[in-house]
Amino acid sequence: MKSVMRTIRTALIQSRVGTNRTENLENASKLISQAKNSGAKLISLPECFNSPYGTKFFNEYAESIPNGPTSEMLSKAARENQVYLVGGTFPEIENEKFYNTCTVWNPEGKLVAKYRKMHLFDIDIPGGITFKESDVLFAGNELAIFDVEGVKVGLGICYDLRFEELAKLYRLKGVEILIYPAAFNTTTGPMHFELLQRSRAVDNQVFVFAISPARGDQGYIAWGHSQITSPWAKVIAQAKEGEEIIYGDIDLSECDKVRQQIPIFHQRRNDIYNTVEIGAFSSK
Ligand SMILES: NC(=O)CC(=O)C(=O)O
Repeated sequence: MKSVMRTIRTALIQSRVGTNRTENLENASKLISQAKNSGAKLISLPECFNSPYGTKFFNEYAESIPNGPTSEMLSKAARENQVYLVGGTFPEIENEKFYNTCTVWNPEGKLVAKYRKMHLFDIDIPGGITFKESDVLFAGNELAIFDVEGVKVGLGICYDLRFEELAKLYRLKGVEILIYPAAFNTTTGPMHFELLQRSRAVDNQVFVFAISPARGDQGYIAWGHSQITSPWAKVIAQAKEGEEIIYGDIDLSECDKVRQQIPIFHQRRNDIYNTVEIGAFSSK
């Protein structure tokens, strides 16, 4: 079968994040326009782009969705720039519970997907990093898929990148791009960030985008190194540590090619192992 070229210009915005929510939103809004002016149609922001990342901040910065300053900025920016906008993540409050949530907005400014971090970041590496999101946050239970001009895109957040079954579930639902807003840190980032993205890409024959905040110098230090990875597991673009926008002209026919040439999804032995049950699903 001949594959037809299907391209989308994408931008990953590795924005600087401070303690002032209004400044964070204004900065993100400016960078979204800049990405749009460089031709991007699908633009993504980082995890916790409107607040510092840390359990003590979730309560203070939490907003309801879609009625809050962050949702309003994202909706307006998507509409004014006529782009699909993956609004990184910000702390959400609903029924007195907090979530780490990603929202997606279409070129009309409409909310088309909402995803709550499913695997909470609870780790303890002595001499490295100890973090316990579950002290404050609740985990989401639903996948989220949205459509960009006929291409299915699935969402995860940061620690979710470590869970192959989640990525495989998306792949089995027809996803060709997986997007993870992801603030890795300076302990696990150098060991695992690139490796995990390339692993999810090659295992599932999908494009993988991961978007970090720029590296700060206080509190939780984000690793940076936002990255676009092809379904062949090639790194198409990678940021350094500071504020930066990286771009990729994504040719979706690469998914068709790798899936035809290395047909692992027809070769799986589900008579022997079946690690993924089709589970909860929501498009919004
Ligand atoms: N911050 C996260 O959710 C994940 C992370 O930093 C890691 O897995 O390491």
